[in-house]
Amino acid sequence: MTSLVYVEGVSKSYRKKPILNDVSLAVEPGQILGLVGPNGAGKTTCLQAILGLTAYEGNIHVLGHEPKNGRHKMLNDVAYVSDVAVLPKWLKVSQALSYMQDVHPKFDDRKAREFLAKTKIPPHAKVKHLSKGMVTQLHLALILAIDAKVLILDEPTLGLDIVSRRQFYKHLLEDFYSEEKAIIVTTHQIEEIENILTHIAFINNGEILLSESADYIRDKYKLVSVTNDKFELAKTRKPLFTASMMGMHSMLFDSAESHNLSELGNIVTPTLADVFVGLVGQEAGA
Ligand SMILES: Nc1ncnc2c1ncn2[C@@H]1O[C@H](COP(=O)(O)OP(=O)(O)OP(=O)(O)O)[C@@H](O)[C@H]1O
Repeated sequence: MTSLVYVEGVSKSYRKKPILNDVSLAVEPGQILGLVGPNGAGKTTCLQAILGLTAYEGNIHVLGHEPKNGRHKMLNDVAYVSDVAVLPKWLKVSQALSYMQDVHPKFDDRKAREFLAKTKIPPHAKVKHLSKGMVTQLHLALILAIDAKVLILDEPTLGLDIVSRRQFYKHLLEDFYSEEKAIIVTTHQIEEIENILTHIAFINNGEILLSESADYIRDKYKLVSVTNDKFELAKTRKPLFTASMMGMHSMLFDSAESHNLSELGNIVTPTLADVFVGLVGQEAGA
C-alpha cells in the first residue's frame, strides 16, 4: 500500500446521529488534499478519526499505523494544526521551542530557529506580544522543524488577514512541502487555496460526494454563460446549478453527461468553489 493515509468505509455516530457515513479516502505522497464541506459536514470529525482522537468504525491506516492502537508511533511522523492562532499567551517563543524539543523526538531546534531568523519574531517575546501573523509564523516554525511526513491542517488560517493567510500557504509550500509528503487541509476559503490543492474531497452530511484530482474536476465540470434565448434549452441539459444576473445565466454542467455544451454559450473552467456549490446544491435538491 503506497498511500500515506488510507481511509476505508469509515463511519461514526454521536448518540445514534450519523456523523460520518462510509467515508473512503486515499492520500498518496506528493498530494495536497483539500477536504471541503459546509459547516457541520464532518470535516473535523474525519480528521480526528485519522489522528486517532475519536472512535470510529472501518479501516484507517496512516503511514502503516492504525490510529486506534498505533497512535503513539504514528505521531512521530504526523503533525496536526487545528488553528494556528492558538498558542498559550504566556508562552515565550524560546519556551515553545524547548517544549517541542522535550516532547517530540523528531523536533529539530536548529531548523525552527533558522526559519524564525527570517521573521521579525524576537526569540524572547511572549506569544501575547506577537501579532496574529507572527503567531502563525511561530506555529509554522514548529511544524517545519518536525519535518512530518503527513501534515493535517484544520482551518489553519482562521481569523488571519489575507496577507497572513497567503504567507502561511507560501511558507507551507516553500519550506515544508515535498513530493514525499502529504498535506490534508480543511478550509472554508477554498478559492484562496484551490491553486495549491492537487486533490479535493467534497464532503456533505458525513458523506464524500466526490474525491478526485483537481485536474480531473476542472476537466469534468464546465461553466457555461448562457444567454436568455438559449436558457430553456440549457435547462433541459440538467445543469448542476444556475446563477442568473442581468439576462445572463451561469450554468454548471457535468461534461460527461451533457454533450455539445458549446451550442449553449461560452464555456469556461469553473472554480472548485463553483463545482462544490453545484454538487452540494444538487444533493439538497436546490
Ligand atoms: N463531541 C460531539 N458530540 C456530539 N456531536 C458532535 C460532536 N462533535 C461534532 N459533533 C457533530 O458532528 C457533526 C460534524 O461536526 P464537525 O465538527 O466534524 O463538522 P465540520 O465539517 O468540521 O464543521 P465546521 O466547518 O463548522 O467546523 C456536527 O453536526 C456536529 O454537531
